[in-house]
Amino acid sequence: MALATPTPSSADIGVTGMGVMGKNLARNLARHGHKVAIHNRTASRTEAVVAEHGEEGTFIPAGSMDDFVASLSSPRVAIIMVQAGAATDAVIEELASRMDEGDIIVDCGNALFSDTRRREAALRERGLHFVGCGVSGGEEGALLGPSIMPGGSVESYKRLGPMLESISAHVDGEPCCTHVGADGAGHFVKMVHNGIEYADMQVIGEAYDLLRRALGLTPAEIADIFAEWNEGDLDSYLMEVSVEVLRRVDARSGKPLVDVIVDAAGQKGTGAWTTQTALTLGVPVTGIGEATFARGLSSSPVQREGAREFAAEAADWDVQDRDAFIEDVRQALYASKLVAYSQGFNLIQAAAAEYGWDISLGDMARIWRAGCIIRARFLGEVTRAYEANADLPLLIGDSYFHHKVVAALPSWRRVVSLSALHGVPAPVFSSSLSYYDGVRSDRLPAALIQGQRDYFGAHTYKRVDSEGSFHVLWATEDRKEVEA
Ligand SMILES: NC(=O)C1=CN([C@@H]2O[C@H](COP(=O)(O)OP(=O)(O)OC[C@H]3O[C@@H](n4cnc5c(N)ncnc54)[C@H](OP(=O)(O)O)[C@@H]3O)[C@@H](O)[C@H]2O)C=CC1
Ligand SMILES: O=C(CO)[C@H](O)[C@H](O)COP(=O)(O)O
Repeated sequence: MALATPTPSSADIGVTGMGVMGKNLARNLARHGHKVAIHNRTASRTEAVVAEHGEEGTFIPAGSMDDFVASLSSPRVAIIMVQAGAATDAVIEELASRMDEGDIIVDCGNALFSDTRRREAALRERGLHFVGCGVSGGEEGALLGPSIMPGGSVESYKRLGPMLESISAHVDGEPCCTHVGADGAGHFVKMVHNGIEYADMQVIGEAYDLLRRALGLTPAEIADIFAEWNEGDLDSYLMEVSVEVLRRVDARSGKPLVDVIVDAAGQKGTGAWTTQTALTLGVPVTGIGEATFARGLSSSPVQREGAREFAAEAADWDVQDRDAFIEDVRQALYASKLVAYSQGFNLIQAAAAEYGWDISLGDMARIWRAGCIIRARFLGEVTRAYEANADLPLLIGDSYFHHKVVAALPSWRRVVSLSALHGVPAPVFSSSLSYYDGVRSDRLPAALIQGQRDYFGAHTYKRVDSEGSFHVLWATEDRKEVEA
């Protein structure tokens, strides 16, 4: 079927990129009464959307970019849902060259925020609005209500925001969508969301591994335990997903599915971006970093093969009180998860200061309560914490969460010690505990590091009892301290 030329200026909004996410975002918009122009590089995909879902609302299919742009009413709003990088740049140019001043291009893919900043500045010069917009919820969320994190100008949000809010998930009537901040703020927050997603998935994985290795439980038994945890503080979509995966039996082998899946975790890059950005901004996101490295380790077959003979070093487990151990693991999971969120919010705070974004952390927690992959019951309390104190220096310092962490500490320490003693890797459990111990320490060995830096590089140090910077003349005989 060849696509007919659509009526000019007939669509409220357009979506180009009819892949997994774009198709469902377009359907969601149509289901909410918006007239949606749709376009895809390969026209057969556009035709399929109309053929399979045409009755869901008003779709205005376009076979060419010329027709797509012409079908949008002014000021035009066009959503791009294609792969990050060169594909996004190419589609932006195709749109921009056909648009007029005041039109809005919205990139809903997982773009790197610095690319978004670059694109926004370039398009602003051309009189166009460019909105980097995070979307989370996967295929189902895109259709039924995702969490949406748009950046860009306040002016663009006035036109775009009501449409996005209408299709987002809602909690108690509130949309899981808000204007995050200028230029790349939306994509930055989505990147951190994904980083937290990595940490959240890894801590659930560490809990599973410990329960399996220490207690010899089957995946189905662990699924039952996780299902119970999912009734309380740990209630989350990722816990729900884990229960489903662990319960699944492989039809071909009759084994638990988790035992036939190759244990090499994939990644498309958002965890690495979060970690790299955090390193640049000097923010310790140890949970996200360790979760990203853990995926890397799992996907290093040569190194893993080379270390296979080390396996004999692992000690046997002899857990006396099964229920107490399970509760310890639950507490370690909860506390480590809190640390990862706390660190992620710190990264957003640091970026907001660096790039001049006015980001409300309470709003970010609020729009993550539903629709997105990291949706979780405890985000209600996180929202409350940041609404009570917008400048909270760390989430685990909020009195509600601090009490939770303090209550978890004995369990957390036991789990980290036992995992080390028995040779079970728990990188996020243990690094999160180290972060907690580091951040609460009166004195850190950083003082010695400053001394070392001053010794070999004359990098100077500050004193606890005087203003200014100091240096010891280490190479001289009397090693006098001088003010630098
Ligand atoms: N899948 C998910 O759960 C989520 C994905 N995202 C992000 O959404 C974006 C899209 O992902 P997804 O829908 O899964 O991807 P798909 O692989 O399903 O679809 C990719 C789309 O991009 C189009 N495309 C690729 N290269 C080009 C190009 N050079 N020019 C024009 N069009 C191009 C494809 O067109 P064609 O049919 O012609 O090949 C297709 O429509 C990505 O940035 C992804 O990171 C965000 C949140 C969740
Ligand atoms: O954005 C998402 C959810 O919020 C995607 O699911 C994300 O691409 C998954 O990342 P990865 O493939 O690196 O695990």
